[in-house]
Amino acid sequence: MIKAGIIGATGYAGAELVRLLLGHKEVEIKWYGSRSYIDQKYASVYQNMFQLVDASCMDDNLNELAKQVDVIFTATPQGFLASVLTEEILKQVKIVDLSADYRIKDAAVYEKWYGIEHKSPQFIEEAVYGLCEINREKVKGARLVANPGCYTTCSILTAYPLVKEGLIDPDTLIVDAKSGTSGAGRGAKVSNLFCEVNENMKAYGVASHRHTPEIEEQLGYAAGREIVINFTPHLVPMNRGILATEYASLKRKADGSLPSSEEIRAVYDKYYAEEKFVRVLDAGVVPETKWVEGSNFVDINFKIDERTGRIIMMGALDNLVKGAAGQAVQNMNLLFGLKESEGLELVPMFP
Ligand SMILES: NC(=O)C1=CN([C@@H]2O[C@H](COP(=O)(O)OP(=O)(O)OC[C@H]3O[C@@H](n4cnc5c(N)ncnc54)[C@H](OP(=O)(O)O)[C@@H]3O)[C@@H](O)[C@H]2O)C=CC1
Ligand SMILES: CC(=O)N[C@@H](CCC(=O)OP(=O)(O)O)C(=O)O
Repeated sequence: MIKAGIIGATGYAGAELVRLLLGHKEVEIKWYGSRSYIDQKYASVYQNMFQLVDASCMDDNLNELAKQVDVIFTATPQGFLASVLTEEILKQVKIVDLSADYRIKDAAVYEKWYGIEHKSPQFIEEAVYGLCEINREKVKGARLVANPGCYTTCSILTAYPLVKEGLIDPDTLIVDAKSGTSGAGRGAKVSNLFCEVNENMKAYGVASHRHTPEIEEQLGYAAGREIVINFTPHLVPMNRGILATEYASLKRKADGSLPSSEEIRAVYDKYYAEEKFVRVLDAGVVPETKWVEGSNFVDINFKIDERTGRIIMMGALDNLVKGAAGQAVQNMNLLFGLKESEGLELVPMFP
C-alpha cells in the first residue's frame, strides 16, 4: 500500500482528496494535515466522513510527515510549500502540490502575479507541470509535481490541440471562464457569502487574474513561442464546476477557406481519442458542468463561426476533481506506476 499524507486536508481540495483516496485500493491515508483543527476528529470537520475516517487532524509539519509516508499532497494556499520545501524532504518522499508554487517556470513572473516572494525557486526547474494528458511521461519520473488548477486545466486542454497544430492564431485567444464557489475554498470571505453569490454572477480579476500567465506559458509551449491572451474568470452560484468558452481566429488555408468542422474534429481526436478523461462530444452537443460533476472528465466541443472566421471552443470540468484532487490522484498513479485511472473511474452524478 502507498502511504499518503495530505497537508490542507481540511480545505475543499483536501477534502476531495480524502474522498477519492478512500476509494483508491492502493492507498492508505496516514496524515490529515490542518492548521485550525489539530487534534479534532477529521469526521467532525467533515461529517460526510462519519464512521469512514476515525483519525484526528494532525499539524502541517512536512519534515515529520516526509519520514512517514511515500507521497505528500499539499492542498494549501499559495506560498506554503515553497516556504517549507527542502532537498531533504524531496529525497524521502514524492510531492504533488495543488497550489501554484511550482507551476510557473519564471520565479519573477510568479512573484509579480501572486504578489509574494518565492521562497524556494531552486526547485522550480525540476518540478513537472502535472497536466497528465500532455506531460504524462515527464510526470512518471518526477519527485515534485505541480498540479494544475481548475481554470487552467480546463482552459489549456480545451485549446491545446488547435494551438499545437497551428490551426488558430493563439494571440487572438480569449478565455471566458466561469467557476462554482467551491473554487474559492472554504475560508470565510464576505464575497463568498450566500447573499453575495446566490442569484448573482460577476467577473473578477479582469485583465489581472493570476492564471493568465500560467495559461500563456503552457499554450506558449504548444505554440512554440510566447503568446498573450485574455482570460476573464466569473463567479457563478453553483457549488462545483468550471465552464470555459474560448474564442480564437482560425488560420485560413492558402485558398482563403477556413478548416472544416471535420478537419478540426480530426485534430481533437488525434490528441484525445485515446484519453480516458477527455471526452470530445458529438457534433452539436455543448459541454455542461452537470454532465461532469463528481467525475474526472473534461468535456470538450467546438463550433466554427463562418461569419467571423473564429472558432468557439468549450470545455467543462469539476473544479474539485479534474481541476484539483482527481488530477492529483492521476498524477500520483503515474508517479507510482499504477493504472492511471485507479480510483478515478467515477461516474458523473446527476441531477
Ligand atoms: N478549490 C478548488 O477548486 C481548487 C483549489 N486549488 C488549490 O488548492 C489549494 C487549496 O485550495 P482550497 O482547498 O480551495 O482552499 P481552502 O481554503 O478550502 O483550504 C486550505 C487548506 O490549507 C490549510 N491552510 C490554510 N492556511 C494555511 C497555512 N498558512 N499553512 C498551512 N496550511 C494552511 C487550511 O487549514 P485549516 O482548514 O485548518 O484552516 C485548509 O486545510 C490552493 O492552493 C488552491 O489554489 C486548485 C484547484 C482547484
Ligand atoms: C472561484 C475562485 O475564486 N477560484 C479561484 C481559483 C481556485 C484555483 O483553482 O486556484 P488554482 O488553480 O490557482 O490552484 C480563484 O479565482 O482564485
